[in-house]
Amino acid sequence: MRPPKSRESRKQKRLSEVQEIELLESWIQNGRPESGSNPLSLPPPPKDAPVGRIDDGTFSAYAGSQRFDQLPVSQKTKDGLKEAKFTKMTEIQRASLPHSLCGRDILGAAKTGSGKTLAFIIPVIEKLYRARWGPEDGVGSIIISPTRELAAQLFDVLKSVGKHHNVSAGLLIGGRKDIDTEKEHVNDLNILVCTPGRLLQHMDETPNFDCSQLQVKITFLRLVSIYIFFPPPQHSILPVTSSLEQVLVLDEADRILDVGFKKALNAIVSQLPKHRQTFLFSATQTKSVQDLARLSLKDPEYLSVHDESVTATPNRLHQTAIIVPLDQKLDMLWSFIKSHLNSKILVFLSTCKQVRFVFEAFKKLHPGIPLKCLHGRMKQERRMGIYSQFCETRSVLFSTDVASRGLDFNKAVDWVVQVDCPEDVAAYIHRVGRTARYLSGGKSVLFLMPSEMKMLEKLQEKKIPIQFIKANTKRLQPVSGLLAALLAKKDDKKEVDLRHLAHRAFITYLRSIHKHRDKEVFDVMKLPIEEFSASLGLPMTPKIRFLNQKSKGKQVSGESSLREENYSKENLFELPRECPVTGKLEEEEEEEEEVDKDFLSAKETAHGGQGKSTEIADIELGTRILKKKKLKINVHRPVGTRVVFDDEGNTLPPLATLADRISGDGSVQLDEDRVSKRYANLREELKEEDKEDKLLDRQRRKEKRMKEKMKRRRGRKDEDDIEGEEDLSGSDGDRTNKRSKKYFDSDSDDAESKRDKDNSTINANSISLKEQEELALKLLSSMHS
Ligand SMILES: Nc1ncnc2c1ncn2[C@@H]1O[C@H](COP(=O)(O)OP(=O)(O)OP(=O)(O)O)[C@@H](O)[C@H]1O
Repeated sequence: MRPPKSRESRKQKRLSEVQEIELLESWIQNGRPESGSNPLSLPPPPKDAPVGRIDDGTFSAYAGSQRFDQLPVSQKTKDGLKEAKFTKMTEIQRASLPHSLCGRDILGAAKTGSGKTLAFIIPVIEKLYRARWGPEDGVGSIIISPTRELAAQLFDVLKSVGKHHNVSAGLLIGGRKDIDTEKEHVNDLNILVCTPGRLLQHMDETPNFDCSQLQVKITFLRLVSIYIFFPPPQHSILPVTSSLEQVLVLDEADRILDVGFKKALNAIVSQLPKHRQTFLFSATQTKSVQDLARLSLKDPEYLSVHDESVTATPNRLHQTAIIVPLDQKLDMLWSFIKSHLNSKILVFLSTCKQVRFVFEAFKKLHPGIPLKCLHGRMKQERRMGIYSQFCETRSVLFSTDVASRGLDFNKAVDWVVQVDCPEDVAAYIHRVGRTARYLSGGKSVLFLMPSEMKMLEKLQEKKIPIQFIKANTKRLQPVSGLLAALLAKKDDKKEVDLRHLAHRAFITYLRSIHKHRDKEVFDVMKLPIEEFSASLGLPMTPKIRFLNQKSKGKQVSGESSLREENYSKENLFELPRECPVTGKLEEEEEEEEEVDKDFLSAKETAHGGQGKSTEIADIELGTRILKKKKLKINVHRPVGTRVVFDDEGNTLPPLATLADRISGDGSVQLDEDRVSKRYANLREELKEEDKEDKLLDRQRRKEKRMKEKMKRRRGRKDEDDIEGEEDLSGSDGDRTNKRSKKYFDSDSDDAESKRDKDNSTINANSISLKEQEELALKLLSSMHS
């Protein structure tokens, strides 16, 4: 615990802060860059030039400076930056900070991984500092992020750069249970870093939650808003300079201004003060006048630092695209993972269900590298846990677009693999932007289906240098057979129901394509549906019924694998509507599953998805194969073939169990010793089986003999009965008959032993009878004699 400071030292500290603030204000005013100028074009100050107030009473120029310590920012911020090892500014920081520090609206655009976060974090902290905002002043600034992970990341940057400042900050994101505690403390915080939903919840529910006192920063897919309000709180000890004004910063501005976030943003903005300074940042910046009007921007400085660059993506990013048919995507992904076991790989798929299925299925196949998954339907603690684990370790992370924007994974991501095509060029830029950040390099690969080739053109038009490569199909390791085997396994209640997941993955993927507006690229009618289903390991192709009004009247192309007429409701043999795993009705699940809570929902709506509208494809699990006319032999499905697996779950060639991998190219060659040993074993096994067969045969013959014997005996007895009915009725003959009946009724092993016993009894009885007869004859003869 720090010793309490004396009154004198506190006063001293306050005075020096006031002096610093005065100096900063004067410095900022003095060196304001020309409105409309780009500080990057200004010459940098000489290396050893004095910084701040110069002897002659003037100030050093900060526009054009290259280091943080040359900026008019507080010593506390400089210390924080230095300790976090930030010394030289990046281009977007050099371009925007001189303008933002002197109170102008900013529209900042710069490539992914170029340091936009600091470009708005620094002005947020500095505004609060210069306003002398303290813990007792309440909420002064709000930072909103489209995703919880991004919010957490921004919060970390804020904590590290602002660690010497006397402001309180809180992370308010959805999925946390402690909302009541948050409500109690939210008004004590100076900076809120939050997701939009949580912020709106507080605006609606928290008593006395007052944003009119905010200095707000909103981060929505890199949309950040900072408000600094005037006049400052009355209890500020020192006079506040008149240069203070409200600031709004939007990070990932293009996304936050997207239709999907419209309602949330409007609701938030309506509760914030109108007079403000506004910053918008994104790698794919909006220039829409309408958007800017919604935010009441005043002559913003448009700073697009990489406009002249020949590429829209980082220079150190090596980008490739590869044609992969839908039904081979998982084979390709599996092969990719197996051949990059020492890399950190981020894999993008379209829907939560796909992410879950691929993750759960691949996990069971043990590829030899840790696997993780991230999507909006996971519990918050797990999401954050996965995010931090992926930051730390070499692994493969399967994710939806929830991880596509803003995230800066601590240890560099080596590869970004886009298994499913991004929805547009901007989404592509943000996804690949998770690698090759700041000064590091990175690689990306995009799987494109033949029907999606138009996307390649679109990317190239937007200055994205993608190299088109051909897949080496010889090295492709098919996985669909393994998946089929996994799905065929009996359901263990404790285990994840893979078949259900595969089914949902199938449905949600097709629906995401169906709902897409860009039919040039995304056309569900061009997809090989049955092959896709088989590639997921599904034993049958789930039936699909489109309720789409538009597609009802539409002619389905002859090439298409979809035949809507085959999906009429009367023909369907419907499965129970309740999901066996979640217990939810299928409609409920379908409704929820594509809503990637704080992210994808926006995208869906943006593309015309209207929740439970009639445009949504209604897809149901079928119990028969769809296509009646042509049945194709699917080479990926192990029909009637015995599949051999090794310990890791890989399929092996038929003779692999008898052979060793000898050749360098990985081909399998026979090992004579192992083969002869194997045959010797087989011979032994056959001999054993032969012995057993013979034994069985002997037993059968014995049984048969016994049957005949009994039959004969019964015959004799019947004759005896007819001859001497009075003597023997109800005697041994009857008993023997009963016993023999019992004997022939039984066919079990137990019965067999019983049968032996009974036989011995029968024999014993028959002998004693004979003896008795002999005895009787003897007696009679002796009597006669
Ligand atoms: N001036 C700097 N000096 C050194 N490293 C920096 C500097 N600025 C930012 N970085 C580092 O660069 C990386 C990328 O920064 P940041 O996350 O701010 O990028 P971004 O432009 O916001 O990317 P995206 O568009 O993907 O969100 C981070 O690891 C950050 O710590």
